[in-house]
Amino acid sequence: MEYTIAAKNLKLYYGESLALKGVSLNVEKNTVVALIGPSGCGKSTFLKTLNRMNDLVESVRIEGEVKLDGVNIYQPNTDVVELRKRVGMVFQRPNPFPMSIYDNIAYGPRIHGTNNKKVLDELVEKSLRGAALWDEVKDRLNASAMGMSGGQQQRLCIARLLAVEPEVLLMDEPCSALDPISTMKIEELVTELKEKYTIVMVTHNMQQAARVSDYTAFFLSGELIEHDKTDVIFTRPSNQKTEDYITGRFG
Ligand SMILES: Nc1ncnc2c1ncn2[C@@H]1O[C@H](COP(=O)(O)OP(=O)(O)OP(=O)(O)O)[C@@H](O)[C@H]1O
Repeated sequence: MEYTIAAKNLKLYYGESLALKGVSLNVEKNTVVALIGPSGCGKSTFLKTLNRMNDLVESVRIEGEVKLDGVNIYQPNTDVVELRKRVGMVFQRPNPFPMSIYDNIAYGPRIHGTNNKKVLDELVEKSLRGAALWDEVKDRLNASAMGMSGGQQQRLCIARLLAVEPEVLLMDEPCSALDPISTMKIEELVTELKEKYTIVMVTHNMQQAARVSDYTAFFLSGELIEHDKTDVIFTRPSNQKTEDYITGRFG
């Protein structure tokens, strides 16, 4: 089977410090994988290796490989802009651009060369529908995105990714700044989005991992300790460390 993402023996150094100690993880197409583990174990670092966001950090050195649809994204001729279009990312705090709702969504397509108004209008609607936001904002597309609620802003950030037609969505604790209702909406959205996209999500919330993910990967001190179907991880993990973590014995 060819996986959408296949990380193999991935090591990442921040200067002298080894933050990922040879992580191998395969992700199937149209699944949601949750990355769990205590603070500082390397979840965000690993997530960011999947679209080379760590390239932006000075002192980072990476060994091993990450294949996207069978092609190593760390090979020298990789077009990183194109990669980040295929593998989009949302962050803990929603970060809409200080412009209108419409322009937030149209921004990416415009950069990638789409300027036709009709095409953009369609893309904006499709992306907002895809992020379950259209009905809430369709009458105020020209209003500033900064006036939206936090939960709406996070869905706008997801819509912004969808507008450039990605394959993979990376989410770094996307609900950590949101109230329970907005969190539930994002969780429902994630479940809908996996029909079309492959999703890797960092979460500190184990109930959330259990609710939305198909697979769960447990990280500890830069190592991937265990990766399995989510119900297996939460009911009968094979590794004692996983069991200790999910039962709250540490972390
Ligand atoms: N830019 C950086 N420069 C140096 N060290 C870093 C940098 N970013 C992360 N680290 C270190 O790498 C290790 C892994 O951090 P990372 O943020 O990936 O963990 P995490 O599991 O996502 O944590 P959290 O759940 O708290 O977000 C930590 O020891 C952290 O201090």
